Amino acid sequence: MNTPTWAVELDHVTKEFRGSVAVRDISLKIADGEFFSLLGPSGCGKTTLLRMIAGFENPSSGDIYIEGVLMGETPANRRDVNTVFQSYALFPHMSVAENVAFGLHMKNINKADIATRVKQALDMVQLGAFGDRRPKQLSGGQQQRVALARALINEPEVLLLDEPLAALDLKLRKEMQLELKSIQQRLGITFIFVTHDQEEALTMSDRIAVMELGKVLQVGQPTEIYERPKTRFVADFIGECNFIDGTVLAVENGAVTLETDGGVRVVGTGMFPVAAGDHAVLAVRPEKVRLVEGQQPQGTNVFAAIVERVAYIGSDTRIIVRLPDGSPFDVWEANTVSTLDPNQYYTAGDPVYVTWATQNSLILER
Ligand SMILES: Nc1ncnc2c1ncn2[C@@H]1O[C@H](COP(=O)(O)OP(=O)(O)OP(=O)(O)O)[C@@H](O)[C@H]1O
Repeated sequence: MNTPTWAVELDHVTKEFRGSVAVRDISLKIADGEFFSLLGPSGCGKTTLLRMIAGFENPSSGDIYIEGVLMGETPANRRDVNTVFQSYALFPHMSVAENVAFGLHMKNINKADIATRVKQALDMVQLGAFGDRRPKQLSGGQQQRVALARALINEPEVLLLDEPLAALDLKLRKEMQLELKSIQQRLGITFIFVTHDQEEALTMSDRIAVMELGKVLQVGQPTEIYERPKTRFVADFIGECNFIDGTVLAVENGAVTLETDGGVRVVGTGMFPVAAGDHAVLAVRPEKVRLVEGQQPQGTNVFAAIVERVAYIGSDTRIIVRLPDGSPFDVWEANTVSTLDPNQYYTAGDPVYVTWATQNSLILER
């Protein structure tokens, strides 16, 4: 039987810098052709992990395999990976084509082959007509594409990208997200992409590893990470979330009833194993909550509340209400009907009911 080969495999990898642990016992398997993101707040160890895969740092303990081969202390230039950084690091005195060709000149490849490959790489990033320009004659997005072409021309098995879009403005970043994804799909190269932008990770990735304090908290497809976060940190870091703390009263057919300190009862889906008496938290996303005016709706998870603030943001309206215990609660309503009538929206002081379906809320470890 063949053992499957992973593009990159991390086996209990730890990195310490003078006594402080930057990466803590991480094991991960990244498949060939996968778009895999490392997502987490600043300082959680994403870049350190990427630098160890690239060979710029060695693990303090644990092993890294690339295409099934143990890397040990193999230097960066002997690994079948290339890295694209946030700062494009282009040579300003060279033309775009010379920048892209640079790595091939170092490998003593003949001039005709280099010219062909440079053209292919620039066409791939839609800069075929820009080969003679200097980097400073290009926009930020175009410069980042040159950096990408320069990495892709080496035809690496694995491309490591460290916040490559962070310096671009929002609109350009969104365009580049789609473009990067389509290049990755076309070439079938494994991408390992570092970002602290959760929307970026959700948009582009096949799978995401969410990190905190040097550890991987959860690995999964974007839908799993968003819809079935395993911890409060993951739920909070990915998107917006309302949390209600309480003590477990009952667990029945996967539905968990929590009681808050104020005696209010809420019911959620129990992904996380809990028993009566445990402390836990109910998590519900703002877009999964409904506001009802007038008569009190029937059923579980219904609370009287007062509208505090209303923000119209075009695609939806974001409403903050106060629950009877004084805690704020976020509700997002999609603006599915086109209207200029301000009366369609809530105003501060309106009495409302907040409600959500049990299956749309999760019980998590507190
Ligand atoms: N060369 C180094 N020497 C000492 N400490 C380091 C070194 N490199 C990183 N660290 C520390 O390791 C931890 C993880 O840093 P790392 O750069 O990997 O985080 P990150 O998640 O990539 O953050 P950011 O998003 O801000 O780049 C941080 O506490 C950082 O200060």
